[in-house]
Amino acid sequence: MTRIESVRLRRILDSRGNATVEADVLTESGGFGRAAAPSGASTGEYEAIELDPGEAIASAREHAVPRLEGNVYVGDQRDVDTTLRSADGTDNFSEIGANSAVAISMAAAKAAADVLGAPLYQHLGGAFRGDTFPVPLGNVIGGGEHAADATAIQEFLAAPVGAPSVQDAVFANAAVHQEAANILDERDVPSAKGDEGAWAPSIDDDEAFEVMDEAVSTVADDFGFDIRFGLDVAGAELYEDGEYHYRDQTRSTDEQIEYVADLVDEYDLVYVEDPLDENDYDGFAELTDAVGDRTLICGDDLFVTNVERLSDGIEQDAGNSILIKPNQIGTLSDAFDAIELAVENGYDPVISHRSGETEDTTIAHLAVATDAPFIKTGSVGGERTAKLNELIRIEQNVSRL
Ligand SMILES: O=C(O)[C@@H](CO)OP(=O)(O)O
Ligand SMILES: [Mg+2]
Repeated sequence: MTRIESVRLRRILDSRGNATVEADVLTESGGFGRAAAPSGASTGEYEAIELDPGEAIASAREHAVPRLEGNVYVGDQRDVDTTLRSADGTDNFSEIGANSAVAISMAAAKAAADVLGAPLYQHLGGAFRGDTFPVPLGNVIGGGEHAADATAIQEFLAAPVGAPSVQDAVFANAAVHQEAANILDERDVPSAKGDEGAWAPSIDDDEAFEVMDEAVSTVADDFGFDIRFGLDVAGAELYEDGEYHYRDQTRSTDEQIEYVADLVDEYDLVYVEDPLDENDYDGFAELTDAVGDRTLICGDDLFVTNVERLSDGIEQDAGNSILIKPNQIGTLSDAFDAIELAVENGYDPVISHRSGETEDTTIAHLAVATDAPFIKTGSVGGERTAKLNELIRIEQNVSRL
């Protein structure tokens, strides 16, 4: 094994035009890994702390980098991540920033893969991974915190569950995205794009359901395999003073549960993320009991990739799926722990991008390494296609990472 020789940190641009942290890790044997932190807009209350990138870099240089350089073996991911945690000294990375931590953690993993001469997914998941692929959930129409004056529900996601290959699935999602534009055009609804490249038309959620339903079935007919759809309601963003606020109406918690359960059946939804507020374990449990046998009820802001919050959820049968965002918790080791706990307890892990992204492709490798059934990483746009195209390369065994 080879030790980390140097860690370099810098500010780079993310897809929203904000600064984010990029890390380079070099090993004593000449291995190299580079990774960048993504950034959320609809962030959960319990996420690890993202600092201003300049501050995060300065603090990581002072506290973490000296402990890593010359000391830690790059292939020992647990040691890399434990060192980051002890350098930080808090339980939420508020000292060095989860943005510095996750960039270093992922860059170290890539440097270790480089030393091995193996693709990242193989270093992370072992020699027997790489034959099964996640179904990509592609954001087609959206609003919420990701676009002004658009749908209340944050994301309407195409799910090509019947695709014979990841390549077919990726192209199907892009086709649904295009078909949705055609349908909006026929309806004379102008539309720009939101933060993740989804259409952000000024329509209500009912109309978005109609557009999605039509787009998905048209493309399913064209492609000849089953395509369904799902949602990220981002319930915490709608919830205020005990009610869920939509464009022209509000819903109580009971009404929200009934509303979502009805949508699952009406549209045969394959996936519903954050249907309720991030503190409402009871509501999640009630909805999971009602429809969890036929759809995924996924906790994003509810679980924040955190094993303790997931354990609470498991105890209460809240949800049957967890969204995995490495920057929500700060290290790859923590994300792996959350995935393992989820799988042991029958929860499906869904690996996810953030609304603010870079061209970093780590999550594509993480999904293959952990045999995750789904990955959520958009459907079009350079920072989204970076991950989707990497999945296609991994499928063809030509990933260079
Ligand atoms: O809510 C989400 O799931 C994400 C990604 O789609 O959005 P953000 O990164 O803004 O939290
Ligand atoms: Mg979400």
